Amino acid sequence: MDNIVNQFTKIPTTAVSDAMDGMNNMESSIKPLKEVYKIVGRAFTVQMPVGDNSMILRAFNEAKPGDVIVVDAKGDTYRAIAGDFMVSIAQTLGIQGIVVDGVIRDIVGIKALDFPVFCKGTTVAASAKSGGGKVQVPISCGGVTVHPGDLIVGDADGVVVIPQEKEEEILKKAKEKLEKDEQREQQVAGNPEAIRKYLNDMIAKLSK
Ligand SMILES: O=C([O-])CC(=O)C(=O)O
Ligand SMILES: [Mg+2]
Repeated sequence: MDNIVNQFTKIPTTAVSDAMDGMNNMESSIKPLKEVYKIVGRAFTVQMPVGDNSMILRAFNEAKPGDVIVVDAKGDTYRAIAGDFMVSIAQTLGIQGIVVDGVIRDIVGIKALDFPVFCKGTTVAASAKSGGGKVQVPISCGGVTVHPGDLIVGDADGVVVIPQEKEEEILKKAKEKLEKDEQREQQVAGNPEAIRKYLNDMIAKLSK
C-alpha cells in the first residue's frame, strides 16, 4: 500500500474534512452499506450514461488492486449500477470499494460479501450493457469534482475527496487537528469545572 494511503487509514473523515476547511465532501445521501466500512484509496473514475453500466466492467478490468471505483451515475436512483455479481468480480480483483452517486441492487448479497459500497440506496432495476461512457476522466460525484488518482476517504460519516496535489498538506493538517481534538477531550473529560472553563473561554472569544 502506498505510504500516504496507509497513513490516511488511521484518520477519520471528519478530521480530513476539518483539514480541508469543510470542502470536498460528497453529499450526505451517499452512505456506506455498513457503518463499519472504511476506505482509503486512489480514485479510478467512471462516467456512465444514465442506465448503462458497461463502462464499469472496463473500470474493473483496468483498475489496480487497492483502487476505489468512483462512478458518476448522474444521481440516477432508478437503475442499479451494479449488483452482487459485479461486486463479487470487483472484490476478487482486489478493488477496495465503490463510491457512486446512484444505487445498487442485490443488497443482501452485497452485504454478505462485506465489500464496501458507498451509494444512495437500492433499487430492483438493472442497467443496460450497450456501451458508452468513459474511464479515468475528471467526473462529478456527489457534488464534488474527482480526478483520477485523487485520494478517496470514506467511513460512516461520509466520503471526502482529497486532490492529489494537496494530500501531503492535508495529511499534516488532519494529524494536527486530531491531536488538538484529543487534547481538548482530555482537558474536560468528566470534569464539570474544566467544562465551565472551556465554555467560558470560548464564549469570551466570541464576544470580542
Ligand atoms: O449485472 C448487473 O448489471 C447487475 C446485477 O444484478 C449484478 O451485478 O448482480
Ligand atoms: Mg444480480
